[in-house]
Amino acid sequence: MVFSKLKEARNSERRSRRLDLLAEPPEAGHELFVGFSSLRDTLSSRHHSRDFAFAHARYLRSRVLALGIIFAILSPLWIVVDALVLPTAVLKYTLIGRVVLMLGLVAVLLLALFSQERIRRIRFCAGMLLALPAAFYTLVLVMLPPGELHNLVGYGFIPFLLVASLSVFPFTLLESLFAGIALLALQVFSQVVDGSWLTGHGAEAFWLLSSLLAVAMAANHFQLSLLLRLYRQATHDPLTGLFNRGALEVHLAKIQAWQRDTEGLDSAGSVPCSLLMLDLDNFKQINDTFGHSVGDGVLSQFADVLIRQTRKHDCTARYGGEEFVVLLLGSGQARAMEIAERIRFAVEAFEFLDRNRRRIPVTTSIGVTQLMQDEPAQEAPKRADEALYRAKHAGRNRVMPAESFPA
Ligand SMILES: Nc1nc2c(ncn2[C@@H]2O[C@H](COP(=O)(O)OP(=O)(O)OP(=O)(O)O)[C@@H](O)[C@H]2O)c(=O)[nH]1
Repeated sequence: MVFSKLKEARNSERRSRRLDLLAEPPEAGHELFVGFSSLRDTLSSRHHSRDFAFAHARYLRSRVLALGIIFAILSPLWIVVDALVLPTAVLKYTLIGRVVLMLGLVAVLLLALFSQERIRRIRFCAGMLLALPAAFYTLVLVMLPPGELHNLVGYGFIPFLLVASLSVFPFTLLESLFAGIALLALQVFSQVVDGSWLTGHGAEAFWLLSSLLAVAMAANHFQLSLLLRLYRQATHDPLTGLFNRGALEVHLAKIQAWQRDTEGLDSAGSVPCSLLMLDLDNFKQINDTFGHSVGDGVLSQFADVLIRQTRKHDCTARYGGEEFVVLLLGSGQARAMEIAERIRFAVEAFEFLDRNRRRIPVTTSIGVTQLMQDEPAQEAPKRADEALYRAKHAGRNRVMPAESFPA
């Protein structure tokens, strides 16, 4: 009797522990694994999307400007410290170096200021921000008479300061490693010059710098993976993995700006772009008949069909509810009508299945329009929506061109 009660109590404890586990969000308790699983994305920028590269550039640029301003203010202030500490013969060398450094920092700041979202240029600016103080340090080491090096109070910290600065930037691991190795080489050079290379003191400093580099790279990894995760949450629909409406509108405005910029560059004029607005037919009925979760499954399978039917550089987004948008870059209205018809047919032919492998009949209506580069970004979706409305009224499962698009 007592034993059976004990057994029952133990079973109920086990049951409640299992329920607790179920209630835990899937990623909790596996943070370390989640952190390492994103290593591929933080190692290099090879797998980053073009849109993320723009966001990354904006973020990196803000860091370059902030750190550049700090360096540009601190560097002339150090002249005062030099004047108090260094003998006149040494001061002459450091002053020349500082003037060159200041000019370089101002040039980098101006370049970053006018580079906006150009990731390569911003990367170059970030690299120069680290290279300039390193070059200044090298210059002083080379120019100074050997007997005067002990006067350079605090200068030996420059490689350490620069390695620590790596953690401020959302660099990829390879970028940080490359910069870190260059700074370790600078440390070796300074040790050779001051005679501490291959001494206990030199090894200690080298070890410390390497440890600092490892910590900076860990900071880079977590900073960049957080940035990637936030970017994804802000721009993608969690159910289908497609772009969300906000990201689509940004993309649309960018395409129009690009069309304006490229107009007249060659005899063909600007590259055309068309917009398809797609809506699942009688989707409420699917939800009512099969349940909301099956409806969710249909939406994500529909998104897969769209991805398969479009090219890599086309932009596919979930506009809201059961409405989707596809931007077809390089396609005018006539070509877009053909592609829309192909998509409509592919959806009709696709086997959407519920959990019991019963077939769910799914069709889509599509409104088609071509973008005009001088109109506000919301106009094309509005035109395509009107065409979609007419497609619904004409009986659904059909493609309709926008009426107001000028030929
Ligand atoms: N499962 C699921 N349903 C959604 C989601 N978003 C919107 N819906 C449903 O989509 C349905 C849209 O219904 P309606 O606007 O009446 O359109 P419809 O039934 O597709 O009819 P037509 O558009 O006229 O062909 C509603 O029942 C919404 O609840 C979602 O994320 N998941």
